[in-house]
Amino acid sequence: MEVAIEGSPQQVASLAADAIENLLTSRPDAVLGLATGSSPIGIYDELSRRVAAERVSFKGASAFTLDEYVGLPANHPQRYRTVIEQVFTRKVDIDPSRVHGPDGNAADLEAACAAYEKAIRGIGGIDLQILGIGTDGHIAFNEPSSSLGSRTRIKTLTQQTRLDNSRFFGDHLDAVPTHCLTQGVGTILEARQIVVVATGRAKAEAVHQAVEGPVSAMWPASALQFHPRVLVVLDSAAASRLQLADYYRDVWRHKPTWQAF
Ligand SMILES: N[C@@H]1[C@@H](O)[C@H](O)[C@@H](COP(=O)(O)O)O[C@@H]1O
Repeated sequence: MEVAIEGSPQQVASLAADAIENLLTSRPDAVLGLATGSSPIGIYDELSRRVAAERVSFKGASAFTLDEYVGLPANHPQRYRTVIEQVFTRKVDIDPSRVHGPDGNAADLEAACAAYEKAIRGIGGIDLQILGIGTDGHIAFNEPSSSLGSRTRIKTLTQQTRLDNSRFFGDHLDAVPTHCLTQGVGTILEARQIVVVATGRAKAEAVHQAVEGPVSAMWPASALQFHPRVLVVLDSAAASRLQLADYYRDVWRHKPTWQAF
């Protein structure tokens, strides 16, 4: 795991955007894994600026989102399908027909999960997955106690996650769905490259557990320790609980150019 500690959320976004730009430069038809939540917004804004400046293009790229609420009507603004369109895909030059997400309104939700796994496998897997992290260490919607080998499936959201996300539903907890479809931890670990972004003190404990804690289903993000190519990009607040923060800063400062992520 590589840990980059930046001075500001803008720098976090810019460094994470660099990883995506580098990938698209070498592989214009890359398959991206997109995350919702507030953490990646800065990356998406930065990437849309780079598209406008013709520095990067998503014309040949495809994308898969991580998760979706169950049962939100098609026109609901918090449906992740809609959110990702608003915050990212409509701002860049990606072909909308190449942006995929699990169908939280399917009549047969289990079949929708299986179809999603098949679609990811069919395209040859995800080249680069962008991830945020929940305050309880969840990735996508893999809540604490999720199987570390799990695949795309139906999950029940914890009270903590519903509380955290109620800010997107006018602070009405009751409006936050109770269930979701989410890529599993095992699905996420198959991405060839993973970029995790976290900012703010509220994420500091989850980041510490993910990077330095024992691997445990109680902190699903800790399973990322098994992945050979993870970059964790943090601001100083999110890094404030890391025991080896000085070491990570040192490693990053003296990173040989051949060792580019
Ligand atoms: N399902 C999403 C996750 O993909 C996201 O990473 C996380 C953190 O969200 P935020 O970035 O808004 O803190 O929680 C949400 O519930």
